[in-house]
Amino acid sequence: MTNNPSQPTGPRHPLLASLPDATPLAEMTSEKLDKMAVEIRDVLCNLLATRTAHFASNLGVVELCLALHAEFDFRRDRLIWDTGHQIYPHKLVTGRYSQFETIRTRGGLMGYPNPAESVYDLFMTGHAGSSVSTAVGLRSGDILTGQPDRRTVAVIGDGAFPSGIVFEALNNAGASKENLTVVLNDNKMSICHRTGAVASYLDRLRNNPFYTGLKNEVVRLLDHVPMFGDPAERLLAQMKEGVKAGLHGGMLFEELDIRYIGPIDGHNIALLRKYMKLCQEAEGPVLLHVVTEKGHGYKPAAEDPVFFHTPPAFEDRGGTPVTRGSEGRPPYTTHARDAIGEAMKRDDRVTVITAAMCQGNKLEPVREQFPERFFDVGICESHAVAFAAGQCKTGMRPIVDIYSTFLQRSYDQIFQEVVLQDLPVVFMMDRAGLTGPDGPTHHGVYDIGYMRLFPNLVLMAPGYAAELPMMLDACLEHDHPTGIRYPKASALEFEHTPAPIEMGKAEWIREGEDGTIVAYGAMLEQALDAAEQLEGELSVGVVNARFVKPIDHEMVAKSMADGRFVVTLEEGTTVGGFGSAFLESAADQRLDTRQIHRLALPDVFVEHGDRSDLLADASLSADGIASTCRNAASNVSV
Ligand SMILES: Cc1ncc(C[n+]2csc(CCOP(=O)(O)OP(=O)(O)O)c2C)c(N)n1
Ligand SMILES: CC(=O)[C@@H](O)[C@H](O)COP(=O)(O)O
Ligand SMILES: [Mg+2]
Repeated sequence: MTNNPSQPTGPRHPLLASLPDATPLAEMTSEKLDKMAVEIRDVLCNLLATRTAHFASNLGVVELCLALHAEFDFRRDRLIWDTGHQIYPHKLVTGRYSQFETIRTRGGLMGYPNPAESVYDLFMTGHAGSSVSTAVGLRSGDILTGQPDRRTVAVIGDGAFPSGIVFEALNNAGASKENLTVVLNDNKMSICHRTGAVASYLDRLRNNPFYTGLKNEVVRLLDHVPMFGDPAERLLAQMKEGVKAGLHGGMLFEELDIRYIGPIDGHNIALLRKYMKLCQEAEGPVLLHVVTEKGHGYKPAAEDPVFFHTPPAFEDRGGTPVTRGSEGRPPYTTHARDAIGEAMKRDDRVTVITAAMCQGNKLEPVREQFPERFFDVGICESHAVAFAAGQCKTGMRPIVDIYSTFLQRSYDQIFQEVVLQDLPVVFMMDRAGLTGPDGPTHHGVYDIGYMRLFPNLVLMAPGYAAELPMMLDACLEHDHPTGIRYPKASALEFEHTPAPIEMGKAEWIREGEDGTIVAYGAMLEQALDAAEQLEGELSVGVVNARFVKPIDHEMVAKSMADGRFVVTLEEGTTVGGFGSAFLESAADQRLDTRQIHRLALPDVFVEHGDRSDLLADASLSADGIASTCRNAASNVSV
């Protein structure tokens, strides 16, 4: 299989092209579905020649997806793909083949399930772990509304499976005794290698004789062990029951009244179909353990599923993937990672905690260098934060390195375990801003609002690369909770001597007579460009706000002095964000808030697309800022 974007996709995929939706799959033989699997993988490889997208996870679920759609009718039955990053084969067989080349581009298909696209997609998701809960809820609702014939399936990966919410859902499902199929897609991988005790448990299940084919042999041997007799025989009998239960595997689930089936080969469509039927016949909740290979069908991806989770666009040259070199300034993530590494080198109280995002946060070198102070707790953000609080209480200085959008999962732990205790946990909020093609599930645009509510917490954002390590050092010296936000973007590097970080103090970059642009975080780059663009027309100052909590009240007053207009900038929602904090400060100081113009993301869910296009839509480009300044200047002078 190669990926050559110049070839038209249509004629190459006759089976996919002929599908109006998934209904014809029910009538197809497993051999025909095997042929469709080849087409699907070809489409996936073609896509990756053009853009970054989720790849290895999708390659791994092709057969599972086809078997599910062949045995269920998900126009009525309910299907939830946990997280949703492995939704591509599902999109291809549910009437979206002809639009597929638009995926993850502006106005095109989303890279995640989207109910606006298809009746086959029930929830717009992108965060891991909720599928079993929503499935239990769907089942309950279908019964309450008199539709018990609608069957419900949740497909969840082994990476997402250890999330606390999954066990909350299983707790509920086992007690409810309602019919439900949970397919555990076990490919031994999260984005990185999976971690934790559940991972080890799944490893043991894979070694189960049922899967290795030895089961019948062992059961036959056990049947020759006597059940009754003297105490020694009784002990033996107890062991026999234990061993037999172990043979079935899945005792963890069986004890919760959830029938465990598997593990079975997740790349064998005929076998999968057989087990899907079995699940449909079962009474009560069933967990079907399916073993797949992440990256299946494209050797380089199967060999390196971490890189191929979301690889950059690549061209396949005779089985060798060749990516285009990405040159340019390093992203904030790299600076953050380096700063974390330096801090850990200097101070052995410093630890770093990730909730399964080691690769995204580029933490691999830190993991190698400080294995005993690096903690990947799995996709368990609320645990990550409470765990950090616990470490902190002992005198350690944990850094929670986390995507802004995923931090939302731990809101109550931020409140109760960290800020209420006034513990000096450092939150490094990566992807704080627009995440581009991932879209609304992943844009980290709420953290300013949801974090600045809390007392004790100091919140900051670097405007340029050199500032990030300075900020981290300041956080680690501060004996209270702190947070630093930065976007998925290359960090500004410019000729400038940074002012020392002083808690709650902004940095003035340039003075201006007519107005002031006050940028919170990475928007400083656009602010400087806009001010330069306006030179000769308007004299505009630029402030690097640095802090939203506490906001620099003196800076607020100074930026508005003598009737200057102010334009505030932030890569976050307009509701409750930096501009709001600025307005509050100005109002509290009885300043004329009519001078203030806020540029922020609108109060809608921003779609997926290129970050710079999406920013421009909100006037958060140099052009947009400059024209806002012109309008502001004309208002001020009226
Ligand atoms: C709450 C949350 N945290 C982190 C992520 C980032 N993330 C996306 S996919 C993934 C790995 C999921 O592993 P698994 O469920 O096994 O699926 P696989 O990629 O192996 O198919 C992670 C950590 C997320 N989407 N949601
Ligand atoms: C599905 C998911 O949540 C991740 O795979 C995410 O898309 C990664 O985002 P980055 O590519 O920004 O690391
Ligand atoms: Mg997995």
